[in-house]
Amino acid sequence: MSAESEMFLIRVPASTANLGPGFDSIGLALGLYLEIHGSSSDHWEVVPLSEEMSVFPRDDRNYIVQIAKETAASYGKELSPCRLFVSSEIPLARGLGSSASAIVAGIELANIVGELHLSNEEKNRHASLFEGHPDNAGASVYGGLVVGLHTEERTDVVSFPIEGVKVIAVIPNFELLTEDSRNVLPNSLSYKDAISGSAAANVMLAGVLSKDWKLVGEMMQSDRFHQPYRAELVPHLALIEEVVLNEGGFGAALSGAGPTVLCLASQEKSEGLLTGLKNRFPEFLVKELEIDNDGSYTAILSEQEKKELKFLKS
Ligand SMILES: Nc1ncnc2c1ncn2[C@@H]1O[C@H](COP(=O)(O)OP(=O)(O)OP(=O)(O)O)[C@@H](O)[C@H]1O
Ligand SMILES: N[C@@H](CCO)C(=O)O
Repeated sequence: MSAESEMFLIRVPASTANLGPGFDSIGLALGLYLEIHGSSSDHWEVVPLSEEMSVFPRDDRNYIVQIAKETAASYGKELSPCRLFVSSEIPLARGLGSSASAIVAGIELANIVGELHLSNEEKNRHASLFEGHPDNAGASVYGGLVVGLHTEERTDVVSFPIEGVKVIAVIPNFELLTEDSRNVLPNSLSYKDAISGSAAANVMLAGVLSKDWKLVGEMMQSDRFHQPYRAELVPHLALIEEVVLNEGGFGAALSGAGPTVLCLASQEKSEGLLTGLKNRFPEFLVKELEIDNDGSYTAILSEQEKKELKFLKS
């Protein structure tokens, strides 16, 4: 990034991880966004533009800046300070990939300010190393549905655009930190459960590729890797599965580490399912979400686009 007065926009989608048996491997990007409007400054400053962002540090201790600095440093670069206006529609600690979106935003920040020219593969490798798994990170980078394997040595991800299915999220009014939700998982699994869970993930993916959403929904509810162990942390999951079944939806699964539950339905059944879930869980936020097939996005704004930014006028 060259000119002093230039302003850039970074936009990163939310994500839902696992879809049941795709634990730590499958993710889907969703139409809720973390946005950063940034420009050069004489010091690091993070200006929250949304309530959720006001809880985080407003200087270079902010996680996004930390990720950016660490990413740039891995290429031997030091980033010039920026003023960052940050807004996010992604609820925190709800299993919709808020931390992954912050990580990907930090990598995009390093990329544009440090002029790193990173490929999506390189962005996803860094993001997966920070996250520890490629599901949320890969979905936020690539968009669509991603299937990945992340090890110390390499990160492999394949992404597919997804059309023709409706997504409804049931977002509880309480937080569940990924760390707490991972702490209840077993250190090992029986051979039988591992084979069954792996096969369920394979059939689910085959269902996605053949657009057999009824099969996808059935496999979403055939997880062996994490949902059985997390059940007591998210007692609403079994109840939501019942409503989905009764309303003719395809299926439901814990969104990432929870507590959000992700439901899939056809166009025809989505309205009825939305109403049924809202009536059954009046204390939760129940909303239809778009699927994001584009992934993270960075652009330099034109002077006209800058002029239209209301927060710069206030
Ligand atoms: N938009 C953000 N800006 C700055 N830091 C963030 C942001 N989102 C997440 N973080 C950092 O990541 C940490 C974990 O994020 P969060 O509270 O969302 O929990 P989580 O378990 O990762 O939730 P999720 O299921 O949404 O990933 C936060 O404590 C904060 O340090
Ligand atoms: N696959 C991770 C996703 C965390 O967002 C988990 O379920 O813990």
